[in-house]
Amino acid sequence: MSMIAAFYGSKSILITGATGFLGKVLMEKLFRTSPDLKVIYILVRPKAGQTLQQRVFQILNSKLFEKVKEVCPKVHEKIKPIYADLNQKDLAISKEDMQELLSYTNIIFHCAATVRFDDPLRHAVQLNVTATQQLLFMASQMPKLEAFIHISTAYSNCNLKHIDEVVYPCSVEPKKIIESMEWLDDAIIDEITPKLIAGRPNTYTYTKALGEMLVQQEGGNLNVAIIRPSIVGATWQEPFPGWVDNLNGPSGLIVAAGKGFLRSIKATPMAVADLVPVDTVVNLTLAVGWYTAVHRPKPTLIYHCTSGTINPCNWGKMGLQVLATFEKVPFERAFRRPNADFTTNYFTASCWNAVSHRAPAIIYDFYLRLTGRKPRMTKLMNRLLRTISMLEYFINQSWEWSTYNTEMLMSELSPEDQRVFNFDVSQLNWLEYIENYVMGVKKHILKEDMAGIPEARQHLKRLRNIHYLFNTALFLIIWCLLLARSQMARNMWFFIVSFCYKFISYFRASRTLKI
Ligand SMILES: CCCCCCCCCCCCCCCC(=O)SCCNC(=O)CCNC(=O)[C@H](O)C(C)(C)COP(=O)(O)OP(=O)(O)OC[C@H]1O[C@@H](n2cnc3c(N)ncnc32)[C@H](O)[C@@H]1OP(=O)(O)O
Ligand SMILES: NC(=O)C1=CN([C@@H]2O[C@H](COP(=O)(O)OP(=O)(O)OC[C@H]3O[C@@H](n4cnc5c(N)ncnc54)[C@H](OP(=O)(O)O)[C@@H]3O)[C@@H](O)[C@H]2O)C=CC1
Repeated sequence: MSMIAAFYGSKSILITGATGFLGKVLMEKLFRTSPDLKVIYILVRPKAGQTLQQRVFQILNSKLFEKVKEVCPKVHEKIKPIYADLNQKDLAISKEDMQELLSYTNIIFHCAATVRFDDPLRHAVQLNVTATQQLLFMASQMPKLEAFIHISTAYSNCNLKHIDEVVYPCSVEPKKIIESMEWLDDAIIDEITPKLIAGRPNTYTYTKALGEMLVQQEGGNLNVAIIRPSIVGATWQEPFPGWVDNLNGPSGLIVAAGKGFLRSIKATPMAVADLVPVDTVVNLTLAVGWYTAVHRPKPTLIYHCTSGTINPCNWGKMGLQVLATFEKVPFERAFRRPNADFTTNYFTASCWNAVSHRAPAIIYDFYLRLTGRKPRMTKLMNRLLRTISMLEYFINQSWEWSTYNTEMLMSELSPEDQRVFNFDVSQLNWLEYIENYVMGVKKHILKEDMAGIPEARQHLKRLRNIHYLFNTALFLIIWCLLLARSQMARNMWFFIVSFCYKFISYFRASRTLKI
């Protein structure tokens, strides 16, 4: 019997960010391995015209939860959505709900965050720092609380090259930053943001670092642990390989490359692609929750959930495998044939952007205008280029994360727990994982059916023919223009034609002699 599964069996668990990518997989695993748990409270806000109940209904009826419904048929009774908005004071939780949470919660998993790279500092601080502070305050009033698990990111200290499992201090105290957000106006905040984030590429990584500092400072009397995953990708094994449902990180670029929009990218092929499957992150999170509650380690332990030092894969290998999978399972209605090149040079990247991204978009929009339709490709391409420019920081350098605590935890688990809550990425076969990832993107994000593959192949063949035709026409036009304007081009042309003529005459003559 798994000790970890048994531990969660009788617990009341609070999850923030349960409607997000990681949160859903965390809930799924909890219900599947500990179906007799008491309740999972989830802090949810209404979104896109959906009520809380509709959002929960949608999650429980997704493919991800199919296995859970077999193991735990009463899952809908064990999930209790609580209205909350982490941007509001007291998280906008009603008095009755707050009372219930304070009285019964045993474990907190704090996953909610803004993961956007372009968020203004004020908003990122509100969600990643202030909301964490409020949640810690709530936690301090929970008599039955056994552990508070905070999900951060391995990139919170990406200004360093080697990162240990410690909290690194930021130059300004998080409490001071929270206070200053109350009275500084937006223009001043925008001005000081680059100085504050110093060395980091965006407000996301900076506010996650502030969040960690707060957890360490204010979680003193609680059993707290921090988990730092690197780039979280599709599921590796559980509940089935290749599940993914949002466009963050590599998933968006896989879509863009598979649909033929993304044709070149400034990336260092030898740089480490530090991906971790989402089910690995979830297994580690649950193991950490158990260890923190049962063993109550004195200092706040930080766990790196990364792959680079244990089982490295680089962006070059990943890119090739992604492209190889497109050959097997092409995406439908591609704009161009998938063929993404990596370049490390800024000048070459800019040239390729002009030739491979902007020019085809302009030509396509011209065609749309000619056929009386609304142009849209240039706008889409600009968005994609903006996204790529924000991700470039992460695909052009490598980091090294120490993993002593994660390894120590693995050694503390029973063989059964090591199997059920496996977070050992050394067993990961990258080629197989990436193939499943690409197929998962096709099935679960693009909602494309495998039955459409023959038609997708036909479409790619048509695109290839159009490509050859276009290139030939372009070559001929340029050549004709050159012939009309340059004596040297005419001389060259005369030389080539007479050379061919002589070669053919010689060939004919030698054949006649042989006969
Ligand atoms: C050969 C291939 C090799 C592949 C190899 C790739 C390696 C690539 C490694 C990255 C490495 C990151 C490593 C960080 C690790 C962490 O810890 S951070 C956690 C991950 N966080 C993220 O990835 C957030 C990134 N995204 C953002 O910050 C924002 O979406 C952006 C990029 C600023 C775009 O903002 P925006 O223009 O306001 O767009 P937004 O409203 O979000 O979405 C607009 C449209 O773009 C789409 N979109 C959103 N995000 C993306 C995306 N990432 N990509 C494409 N489309 C997107 C949306 O679906 C939406 O489409 P429509 O619904 O309009 O049709
Ligand atoms: N994805 C990745 O590559 C990585 C993620 N992480 C960390 O993992 C955690 C989970 O990330 P992930 O699941 O990918 O992120 P998602 O963006 O998929 O999920 C974010 C979650 O936070 C919730 N949330 C955001 N704002 C609010 C709000 N104002 N009130 C209530 N809830 C809110 C969202 O709710 P709603 O559905 O209503 O928007 C959603 O449930 C984060 O802490 C992130 O920093 C760390 C490393 C990498």
